[in-house]
Amino acid sequence: MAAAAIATLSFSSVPCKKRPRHGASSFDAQQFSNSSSYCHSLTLRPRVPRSRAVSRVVVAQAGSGSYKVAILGAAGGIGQPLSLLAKMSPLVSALHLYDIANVEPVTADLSHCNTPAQVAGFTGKDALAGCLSGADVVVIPAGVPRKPGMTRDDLFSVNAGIVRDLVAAVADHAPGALVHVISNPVNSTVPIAAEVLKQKGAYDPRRLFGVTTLGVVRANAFVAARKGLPVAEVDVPVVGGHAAATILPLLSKARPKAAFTDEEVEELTARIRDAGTEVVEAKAGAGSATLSMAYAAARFLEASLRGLDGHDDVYECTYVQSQVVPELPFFACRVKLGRDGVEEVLGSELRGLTDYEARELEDLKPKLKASIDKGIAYVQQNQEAALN
Ligand SMILES: NC(=O)c1ccc[n+]([C@@H]2O[C@H](COP(=O)([O-])OP(=O)(O)OC[C@H]3O[C@@H](n4cnc5c(N)ncnc54)[C@H](O)[C@@H]3O)[C@@H](O)[C@H]2O)c1
Ligand SMILES: O=C(O)C[C@H](O)C(=O)O
Repeated sequence: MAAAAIATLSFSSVPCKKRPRHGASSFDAQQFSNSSSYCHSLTLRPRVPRSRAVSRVVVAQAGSGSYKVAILGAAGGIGQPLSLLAKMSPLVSALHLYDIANVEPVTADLSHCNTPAQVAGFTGKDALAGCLSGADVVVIPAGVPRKPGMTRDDLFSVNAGIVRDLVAAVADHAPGALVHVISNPVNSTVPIAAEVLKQKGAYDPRRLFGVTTLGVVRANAFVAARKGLPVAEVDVPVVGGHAAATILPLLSKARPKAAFTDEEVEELTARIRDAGTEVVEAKAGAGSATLSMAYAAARFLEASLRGLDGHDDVYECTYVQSQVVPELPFFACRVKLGRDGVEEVLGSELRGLTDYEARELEDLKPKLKASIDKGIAYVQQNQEAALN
């Protein structure tokens, strides 16, 4: 295998020798597991084992590590910091930034960072083909964010059409790409994306993801703080969907194993579910989570790229087509990521739930189902309207 310069971003501060079994899959610099130092959050320099610090060259564990990533909505609140984090990834060789406005200055600015990814900017519908052509992963944070008092579903009327049109372009110009949908309401925009891809004959359920990583990131942070645990060692699966009560952290499955009182479970669950609203209210009309979301999206991007690159240890919670809950065609749970996207949907964490978790799971089913159906109906009805 050819030697490759590897600058590894760390999105956790897992002590390299002590990663959780199914832990944060991507940014914990595991090829440097002989390092005794802690992997600090999001290092800005190449992470190298001390013994190799002079040459800064290590042998890659898998693959060639060279992928093209397109970000649609790249000039927005999430898009900009996400683009920066993607520019820092050693697995990204080309970074295509698309937005309907303001993409030029972002591209000029980012292209001055001395990391390998080549940055190019694209704006206007006619530029989408060039932006998407050959993309391995397309990340979509395009769309409007919430203001105080709104639910995520209130964004449907604007964002449904944005996601539909962008995914149609992905089907035309990057049909084999992994598609990461960030735009809310994720519970509905992912089914919208699936329907559009189906209509275009480009649907592969292994390649379509709703990005729910922010729920996991928050759950890990809040549980670590509450229990006094090293944050990078904490791994809480968050299942269901990405809105209010459809967000279900499985605290009984958290690692390391921790004891929670009933009150703690209820408080933590409520905090994790309401965390998006907490940020929306703090921003007081100026949008929703952007920095933590960019961090979460970059973690999920890096996980996907490591999967594409042939690493065999990549697990993340994400909202995908699945049968783990038979009445819900889309459900967020832990999946194994590989060379073709989802390699396996792991439903095992839904077994042996506490009474509280089992009740909450039952409670979320009709809510999530309604959001899924709304997304599917949107595409089907618009298709019928277009034919009539
Ligand atoms: N999945 C999650 O966990 C999560 C977390 C936070 C925010 N979000 C969602 O992400 C979306 C974006 O949030 P934000 O804070 O970045 O908003 P923002 O308004 O700051 O940025 C959105 C960007 O999308 C662009 N855009 C709009 N229509 C477009 C189109 N047709 N093609 C390309 N670009 C287009 C805008 O020009 C803007 O630059 C919102 O829907 C928000 O609710 C999701
Ligand atoms: O809360 C929002 O509207 C944005 C996002 O879904 C979040 O969880 O922060």
